[in-house]
Amino acid sequence: MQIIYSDQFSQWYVGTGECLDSIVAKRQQSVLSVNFATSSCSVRSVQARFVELWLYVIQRDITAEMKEKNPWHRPLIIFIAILIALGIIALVATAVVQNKPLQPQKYKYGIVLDAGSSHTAVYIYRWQAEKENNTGMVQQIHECDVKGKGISSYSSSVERAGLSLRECMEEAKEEIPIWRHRETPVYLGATAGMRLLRKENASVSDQVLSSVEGFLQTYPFLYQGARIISGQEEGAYGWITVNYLSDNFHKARATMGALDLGGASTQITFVSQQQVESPENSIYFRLYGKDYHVYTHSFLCYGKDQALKLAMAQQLQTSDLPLRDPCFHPGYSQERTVESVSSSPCVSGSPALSSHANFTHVGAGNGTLCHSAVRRIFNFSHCEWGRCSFNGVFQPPVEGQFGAFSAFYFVMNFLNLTSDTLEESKEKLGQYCSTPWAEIKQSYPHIKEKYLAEYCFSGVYILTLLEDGYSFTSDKWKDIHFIKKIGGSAAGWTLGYMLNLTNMIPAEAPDAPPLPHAGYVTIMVLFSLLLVVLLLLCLKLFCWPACTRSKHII
Ligand SMILES: Nc1nc2c(ncn2[C@@H]2O[C@H](COP(=O)(O)OP(=O)(O)OP(=O)(O)O)[C@@H](O)[C@H]2O)c(=O)[nH]1
Ligand SMILES: [Ca+2]
Repeated sequence: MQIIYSDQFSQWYVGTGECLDSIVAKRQQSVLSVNFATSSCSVRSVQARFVELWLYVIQRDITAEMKEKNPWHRPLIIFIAILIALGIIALVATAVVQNKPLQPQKYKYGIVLDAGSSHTAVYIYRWQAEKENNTGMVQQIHECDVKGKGISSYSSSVERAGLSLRECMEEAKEEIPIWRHRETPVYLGATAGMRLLRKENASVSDQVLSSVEGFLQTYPFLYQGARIISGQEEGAYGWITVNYLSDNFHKARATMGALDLGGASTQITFVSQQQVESPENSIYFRLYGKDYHVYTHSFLCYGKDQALKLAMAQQLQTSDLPLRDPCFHPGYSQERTVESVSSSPCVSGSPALSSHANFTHVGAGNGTLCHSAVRRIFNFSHCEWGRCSFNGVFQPPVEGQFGAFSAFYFVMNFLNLTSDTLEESKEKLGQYCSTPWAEIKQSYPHIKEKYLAEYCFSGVYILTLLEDGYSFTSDKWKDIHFIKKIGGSAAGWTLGYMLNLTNMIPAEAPDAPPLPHAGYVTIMVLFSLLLVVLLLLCLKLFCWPACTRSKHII
């Protein structure tokens, strides 16, 4: 077939084939009209010729037209193609740098046993293997409360101390993938109960620790030691935990003080702008490139169980029997041995206490008198420093926000006082203490009687400790936040302890990703949109005007 183009008439003449005498294709703008002069062709062969002709004409036409109308057409397409290539390179490079190293998520695990005076708890933590130096990454994934009392209660059958941990350690084996067992560190930290036992009998406390050590070593984890941590460590690690979980270190914002109330000791820890006069209350940290001068003190014997013994011993020495205790509900009555109170190393043996073997403990339910009785276990009379909390212990004025956890939370939450003012709390607590014991038992049939009987005392003790002891005045009361967990992880010293021992809180700020996550996502989305637009533009340039023409012809 032969096609001849005549500029003059803007026409193509197509030579004849076997059956076509002539075809004249005429172009007017984008419409192609074709005249066939046939002699003896089938309709099919005419159509076939038409399609051939159409393709040829259109292609020639487009090229000619584009060249004529837009001499920049080819360079423009090349330029856009280069832009797309560069865009793809930029996207890949950003993703590589931001997510370096690109690896599937791998978790590591750590186990900490909190061997408290009243009970032991096993905490399992998990973090992303590649991000151990970024704050806010370690999370608690499991907590197991060991049945029975704390390990210090096994002083007369030390071998049972280790065995008591079995159920929770078996749970840990289930929770942590087997292939991580050998590299999962396990730490046991014992607190005030063991400090008291060590005071009473150092050799027995060593035997208890050996018992738990031997037992923990039978597990496939990476055993890292069982020891009694100091009160200063307990305060410091609790402070690290709450600030780590609140992301205060990473964001370099004001830190939060930590208030921990256990069964046998209580800790107060906060950053003070004032000089910490007593060296034993001063800790210095450099975390993520920032210096922290922290005040901390742990009051041994001022956990809520030991404080109750102190208060009862105090009353036993000064009152007649039966002991009418204003911190217990009216109608409450319990036979007790004097030994149950006097055997504690916190209660210094007094002849008045040993003169009776048993006594009846009767509730008198009076908030005001209870407050007076509780105040008597604090010594406010001597202070050799600029200012003291109680018992001659230096304390600067409380500053900033505080997280109050453990028994501070259990008690205030039960009494529904977590969001009340100090005055409202006193008022409500007074009413609660004077509620008859029978009524209390009826209202809370599912709560352990031992806990239930002690909430009045515990509530008054907490208010007295915070207001009279630490000097949280009415206006500072709102700065105390009663908390149990932060983002799913328990507030307590265990997380801070593990972070410290695994070097997961560096002194200097780790290299941050080049872009914050939000910036990274925005850039990736914008680049992708730009690429799509360029791609569409390119397609349009390649296709047009062919696409437009085909519409008319078809
Ligand atoms: N009401 C209530 N009290 C609790 C609960 N758990 C623990 N307690 C009591 O609260 C007090 C403090 O508990 P913990 O913080 O576990 O104390 P601990 O760690 O054993 O003691 P330390 O070694 O002094 O820190 C103890 O008197 C416990 O008996 C709870 O769920 N509800
Ligand atoms: Ca504790």
